[in-house]
Amino acid sequence: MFARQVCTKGFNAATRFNTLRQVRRLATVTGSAGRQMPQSEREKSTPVSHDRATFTIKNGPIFHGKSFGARTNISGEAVFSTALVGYPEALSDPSYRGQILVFTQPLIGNYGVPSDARDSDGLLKYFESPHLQAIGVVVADAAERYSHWTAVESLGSWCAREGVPAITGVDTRAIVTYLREQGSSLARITIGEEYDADQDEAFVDPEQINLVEKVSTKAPFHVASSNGDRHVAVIDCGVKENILRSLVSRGSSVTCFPWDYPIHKVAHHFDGVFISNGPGDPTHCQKTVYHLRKLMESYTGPIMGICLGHQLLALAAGGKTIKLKYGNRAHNIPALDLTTGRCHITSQNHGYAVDMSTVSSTDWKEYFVNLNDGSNEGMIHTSRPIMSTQFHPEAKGGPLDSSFLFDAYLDQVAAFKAQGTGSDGRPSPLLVDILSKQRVDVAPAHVLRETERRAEVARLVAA
Ligand SMILES: NC(=O)CC[C@H](N)C(=O)O
Repeated sequence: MFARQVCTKGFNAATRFNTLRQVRRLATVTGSAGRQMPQSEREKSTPVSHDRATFTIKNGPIFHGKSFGARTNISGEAVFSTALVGYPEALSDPSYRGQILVFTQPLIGNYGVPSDARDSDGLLKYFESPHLQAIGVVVADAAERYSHWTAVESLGSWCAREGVPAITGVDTRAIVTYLREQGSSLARITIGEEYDADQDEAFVDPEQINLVEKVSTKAPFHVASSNGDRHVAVIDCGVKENILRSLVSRGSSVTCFPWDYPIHKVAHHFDGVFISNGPGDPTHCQKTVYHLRKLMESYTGPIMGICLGHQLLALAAGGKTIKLKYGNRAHNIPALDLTTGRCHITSQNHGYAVDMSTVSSTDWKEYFVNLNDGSNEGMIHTSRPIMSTQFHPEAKGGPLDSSFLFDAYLDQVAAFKAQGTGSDGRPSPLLVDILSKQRVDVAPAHVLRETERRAEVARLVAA
């Protein structure tokens, strides 16, 4: 069970850090559709391109290097990760949709890319989703040769197969210095001919797009647990396989619902509700926020959220989110547990954060706080089994310091079920049989871009 009182004696970290160092501005959504991808861009699987390549930051510096992925031009938000390991997991994490990922670790690709093997529960063993989700990859020194017992191909061949451009031979220290000083920026990767500065208008801004609806399952799917009889409903905003694995391996079957499913209408069939991670600005998910508000009014079972799930719970609780200057993407970020005074090293990938001062302090307490920049890392309800974290307890590759949160959540799920208030046993065999076992109709990023491009061409032709 979670401690109900926040113990502040001995640490006043929250007050010490009450001015968030990274904060740039309140997250707002202006406009709706965002800019269309320019038609000149080619979005499809290609052979690995070794052409010259250019990485251009909007209103910023231009970096010349060499392509090692798809022969495709893209644009999006450039963000950086300081993680040393886990590039297959990071690049397949749906939360990176719309983003160009710059690695500060200079040598990337040296252990290749693993297969899409699934474990005994049907979950991907080595990836966070079936496809490469980041829209572009930037590294200092891409390893052409790789070696690992799980590897089946090189990073370059995976990128090319998935239609994702990748650039190597650029000074990632200079890029990251720029992004830290200016904040996450729009950027583009151009393969082949020199980037045309006149196209300055042609930067896609993922902040303007509801990316969650692109990565969320289109119909419910079910993953059965072989070692337990609990049953949790997951709101899939782009759920990572390791979140599902963390629930299923601890004895809870999961039924995942689309992001906009009215979860409050079905929650009484479940022993708990879980809200997943996901890409983009949380304020695009007003439907989820509305359903969560209704859920918290009517459902007394345990609720847990991670990352985007945390932000959506905070919005449903009446709070606000802010955009951080450059976000937190790493596997070694210290988060202080305000209930115990213990510091946990956590894995993170987010550009937005909850402004805890906007969340009702009678109902909610700050649970964790970031010891680097003072940003909020979680919240816990003062009287009900509801809690959420900004960091990722399911982290892969590591660290697993905070995996105890899944144990705590599933203890609450078991307690709720034992009271007879949760579901009445294992999911019905009929349900298990008729539902898909994997996410439904979630197209890879490059296929969606191609579909959108064709629709735009058709629209222009018809006009
Ligand atoms: N990993 C996530 O769920 C990210 C949440 C949100 N898209 C953010 O960037 O803050």
